Amino acid sequence: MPSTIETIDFHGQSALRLVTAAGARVIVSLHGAQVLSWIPPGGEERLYLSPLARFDGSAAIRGGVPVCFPQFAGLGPLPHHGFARTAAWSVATERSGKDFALVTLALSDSDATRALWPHPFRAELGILIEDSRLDLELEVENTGSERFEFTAALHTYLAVREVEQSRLEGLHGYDYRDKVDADRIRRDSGDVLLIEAETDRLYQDVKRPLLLREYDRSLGINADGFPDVVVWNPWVERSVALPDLPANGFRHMLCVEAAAAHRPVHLGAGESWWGRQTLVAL
Ligand SMILES: O=P(O)(O)OC[C@H]1O[C@@H](O)[C@H](O)[C@@H](O)[C@@H]1O
Repeated sequence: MPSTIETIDFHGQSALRLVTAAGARVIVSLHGAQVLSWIPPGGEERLYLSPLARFDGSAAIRGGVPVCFPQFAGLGPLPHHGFARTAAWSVATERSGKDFALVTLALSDSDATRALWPHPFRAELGILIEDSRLDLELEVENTGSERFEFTAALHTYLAVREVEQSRLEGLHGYDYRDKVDADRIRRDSGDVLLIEAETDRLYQDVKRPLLLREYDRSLGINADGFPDVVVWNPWVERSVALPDLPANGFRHMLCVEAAAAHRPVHLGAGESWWGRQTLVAL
């Protein structure tokens, strides 16, 4: 059976479903260019999508891989995490072969984006599945005549069986800004990161691939172009403040985000930048 790409309705949103001959699957919504499901061959969902996520277009969808652009979190005057995650993207390319399926979604400036951020741009998100691997590549081009700067992230919600039993390896020795401790800069000194309380950290200039281990499965996480890693889990109290996350939702998710946030990316007229996050199911 060949790999396929088809348009589907997903909770009322127009989406694409990619399926490879080996049985890997992805669903990506055109609202926000948001990957909402990734199932590698073997049949286990690896992304967390909140059962209370809102799909009416009024807000970002809680889960999957929101695209944060042109602002990460509250690092500027724009809406939290920018406007890309709530914008309508369009399909730029679709390609599939025996072993892979690839789509590219695109977003350009419009009256609505220029009202918030007065810069001409074109952003593309490439989504590629091949074997047990998912590659997400964000490219941003400055199509105007003046320099601009931005911050960005692929805000990946990983599905975990029990977050307390998960171990994230690879961050040892890196500095991070700790949002749950008044933005203090700390150095990670443990061999593994265990999630045992609210966690909201921006690790800077991470050079190593990461490994998320659970009892019976692991996930390799790599980034190119994105220098930073954000690790976020809202834990018990913060979850209550999020109407689109169930009370026990925090237990089944861990955000490990590829980010360019510590230092903004600067783009001159005609220049472009790209960053990629790769997940490998092990
Ligand atoms: O609720 P939002 O806007 O999707 O943001 C979720 C979280 O996103 C993370 O990336 C931030 O580090 C957190 O501070 C934030 O709470």
